[in-house]
Amino acid sequence: MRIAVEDLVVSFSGRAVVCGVDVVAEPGEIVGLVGPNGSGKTTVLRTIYRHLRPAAGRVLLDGRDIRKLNPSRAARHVAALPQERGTDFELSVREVVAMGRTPYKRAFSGDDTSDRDIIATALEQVGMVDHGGRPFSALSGGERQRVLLARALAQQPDVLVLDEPTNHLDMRHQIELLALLRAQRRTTVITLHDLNAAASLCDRLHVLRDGVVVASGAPRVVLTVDLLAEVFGVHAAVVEHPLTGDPLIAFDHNTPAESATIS
Ligand SMILES: Nc1ncnc2c1ncn2[C@@H]1O[C@H](COP(=O)(O)OP(=O)(O)OP(=O)(O)O)[C@@H](O)[C@H]1O
Repeated sequence: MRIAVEDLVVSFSGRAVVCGVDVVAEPGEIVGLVGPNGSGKTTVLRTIYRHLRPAAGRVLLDGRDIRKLNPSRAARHVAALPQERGTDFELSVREVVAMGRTPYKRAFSGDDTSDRDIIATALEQVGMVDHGGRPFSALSGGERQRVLLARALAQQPDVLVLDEPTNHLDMRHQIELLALLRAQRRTTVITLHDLNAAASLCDRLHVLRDGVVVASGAPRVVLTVDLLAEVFGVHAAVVEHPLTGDPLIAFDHNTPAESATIS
């Protein structure tokens, strides 16, 4: 499915924090939102998964305004991994993942064989298949993250909305998560602070600053030395990754951008 955010404005207490943002993810495309803290990335994602109501503009799912779909229909199409990840579920890992099947059920109906297979596959995909019986609240931050991703996958959505899914994950699990998302080839809108991960994963990036998209396009077009200095305030070189050929940002951890000479 195609998701289109059109001329989106979101305000809190009369202050617009997202101002006229357009984002399109074509079917199967992975689109990244990147930008400094507070630039509006999470706010755009929350509007896509209907947690926030836009002050203006709209979100279209295959041309239909997402706010006009009923909640369970919307949840069959769009699954989210939000940034605030509940830790207080008094549920087992398997029960948390089973919540992903809720949009497909009538009230009080249990899991059938197909649900159980889907839940097992989702746990397998995130490497948590041996942890199904553990209490969710007893997991580490990274393990919780993977279980909540499994819940989103169990929802079998057409569109995945992922807010910083690599947070808390060790390097191996970050790489596995990126590989899993690539293999899914679902329409995906994702925020990532790790610009190298974004460059490797995303087909297209939108760079936000102060609630406005200031650059859009393929990672190798967007992630320039000048943009990194101007928008992110960092001094860096952009080279070709020796193994993958992706753009690789080599950050200068010693020199803030404003005191560096940008060539
Ligand atoms: N519920 C809210 N009430 C008031 N202001 C909010 C609320 N949520 C977000 N904001 C403000 O909106 C702006 C954008 O926040 P948002 O979380 O979308 O940024 P972000 O780009 O995702 O940031 P980060 O990289 O830190 O996660 C910030 O100034 C933030 O303080």
